[in-house]
Amino acid sequence: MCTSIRFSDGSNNLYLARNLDWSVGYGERVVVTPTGYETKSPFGAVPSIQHPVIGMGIVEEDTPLYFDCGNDAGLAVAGLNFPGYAEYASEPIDGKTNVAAYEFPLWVASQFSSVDEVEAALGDVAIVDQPINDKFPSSLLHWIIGDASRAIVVEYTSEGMHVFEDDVDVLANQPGFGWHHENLRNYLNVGPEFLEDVVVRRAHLAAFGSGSRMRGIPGDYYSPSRFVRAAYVNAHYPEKSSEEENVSRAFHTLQQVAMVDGAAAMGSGEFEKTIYTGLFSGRTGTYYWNTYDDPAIQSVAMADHEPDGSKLTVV
Ligand SMILES: C[C@H](CCC(=O)NCCS(=O)(=O)O)[C@H]1CC[C@H]2[C@@H]3[C@H](O)C[C@@H]4C[C@H](O)CC[C@]4(C)[C@H]3C[C@H](O)[C@]12C
Repeated sequence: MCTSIRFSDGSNNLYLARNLDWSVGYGERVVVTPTGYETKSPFGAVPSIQHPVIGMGIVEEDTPLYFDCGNDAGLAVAGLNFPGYAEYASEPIDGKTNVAAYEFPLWVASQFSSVDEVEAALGDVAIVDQPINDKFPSSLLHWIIGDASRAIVVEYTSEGMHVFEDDVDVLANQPGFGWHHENLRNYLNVGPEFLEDVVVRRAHLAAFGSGSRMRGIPGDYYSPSRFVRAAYVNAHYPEKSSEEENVSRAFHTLQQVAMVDGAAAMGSGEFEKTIYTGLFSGRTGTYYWNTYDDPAIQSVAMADHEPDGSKLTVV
């Protein structure tokens, strides 16, 4: 499973972070796509790179396949599994901007500078089931797209394109965003306050300590539970000003929904774990990440890898 969050530092800078939960990695690395890179977009949705992009992904057929990424304008996107709901157009649709499912994150981050711009463009978009090659069939995903001021969620189903205002700045997996948002109404009782003593007949009962009003927040790894837990922590985290504090915020928040080996099996019988946690900082154009086996946070700044060059950089 995966979970993603968005927040800002209060000075108009975006932070968008995600956990990638799966049983194995795909050999993913940090990839920089510079403005001079010649694109190979199957239906021409990405004719050229307007904004340099940095994020986590793989390169196949000299094409960056991003799992999550951001750009120099402070716009970022992450793809999370959505099987059972996602259904792409089987062929390109006449008159639409046809975006192959695998290039959706690149389309967002290389063509636009704000969520408002992406949202306006989405009205004419068809997401097409056009795999990059036979080795990698299209993944069934939905996406969170964020900038310094807001986030949206994009779901493409048998009924076509749905764009949701993500006013809680969180995404997890199935079911759809609308369901998760409604489900938050089950948790209006929870909060960070310290509970006053309660009198029960002649007994004065005091809380054991802090956290008593958090009881009821689900602690398991199920997608609806991760959504609620991430929404709670992201909503109550105090606004922070420095880059270091915000990097710490992202990793601490996503640690709350990280998956540990052996605890939750997928349909295949393999256990899911948090393969990596990744963060895009719009403030510095830096991608931060750590992995299941190496919790030390590493980082790569887009500016250090020729954002106006012509070749993909794989770090
Ligand atoms: C498996 C990843 C999603 C993790 C997740 O959400 N798991 C949920 C588990 S569950 O169902 O809810 O149980 C997704 C996210 C991004 C995906 C990758 C990106 O879309 C980029 C390419 C796209 C190609 O079409 C397929 C390979 C691929 C390299 C994808 C492999 C895989 O589907 C990834 C890595």
